[in-house]
Amino acid sequence: MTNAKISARDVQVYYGDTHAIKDVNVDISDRMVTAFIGPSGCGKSTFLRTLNRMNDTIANARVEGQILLDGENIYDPAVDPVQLRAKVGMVFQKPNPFPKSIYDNVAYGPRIHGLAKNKAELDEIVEKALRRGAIWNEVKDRLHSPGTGLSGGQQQRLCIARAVATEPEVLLMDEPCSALDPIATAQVEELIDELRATYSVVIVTHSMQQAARVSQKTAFFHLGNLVEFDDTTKIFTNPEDPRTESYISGRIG
Ligand SMILES: Nc1ncnc2c1ncn2[C@@H]1O[C@H](COP(=O)(O)OP(=O)(O)OP(=O)(O)O)[C@@H](O)[C@H]1O
Repeated sequence: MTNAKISARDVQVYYGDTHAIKDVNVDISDRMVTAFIGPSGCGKSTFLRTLNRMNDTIANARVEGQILLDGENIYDPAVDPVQLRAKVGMVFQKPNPFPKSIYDNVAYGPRIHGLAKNKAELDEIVEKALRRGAIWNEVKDRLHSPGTGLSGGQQQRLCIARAVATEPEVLLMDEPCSALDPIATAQVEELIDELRATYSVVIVTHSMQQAARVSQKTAFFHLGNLVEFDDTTKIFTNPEDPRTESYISGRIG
């Protein structure tokens, strides 16, 4: 497939003796939202974490195969995982702002990666990221208040702003709305739709409605296998595999 931002080639993940991801091959497009769906424990989060080497931080996890980002294998020993994660950012299930000010949460990545020459440039980066996170108007008058003092939905948008502040190319989101109420969920979903103009976005979700609303491509996982990957409309209206059909019609999962 052309236009792949990320290509997974023969990817396996093991936790000790548990074979959690089995021989996954997939091409993830640029400037599109790709949803990972499937029953609990099927390996969605595990596979998502292979895309920016977050499994490196899990003691007994072992990844085999290749993940190519613009054609370069991110598991090459020459790749620095910290630099990689600036390019492939991540937003987690539970909003996790640092115990710092709103400003310092967003400035953290740009500071460690030396993206600003001076305070004025850093201010500009922080404002741009907060605008992209669709939270600027709510926080512009209290940038030096703690990030942890925001509401759950605001904290999650702050975390998205923090993730985009390093100008990533890919944004990974692991159930980003599961701790949010319906209004905050709608705001984050709207934001995801805007972000795809700039980034390749990959979202793990338990909600099929959410996958249908926000994604253009959907991957259905089952027992560690990538069963089916196709246009979201096709997956939800006319899937090829009976396991996908069972899941979307609520018979498994
Ligand atoms: N740190 C770990 N150590 C050992 N096994 C793990 C670890 N993390 C996940 N697993 C196992 O790997 C498999 C896939 O888990 P994973 O969390 O990726 O699934 P998931 O589809 O994201 O599930 P959920 O929807 O419930 O979050 C499961 O069998 C799980 O028990």
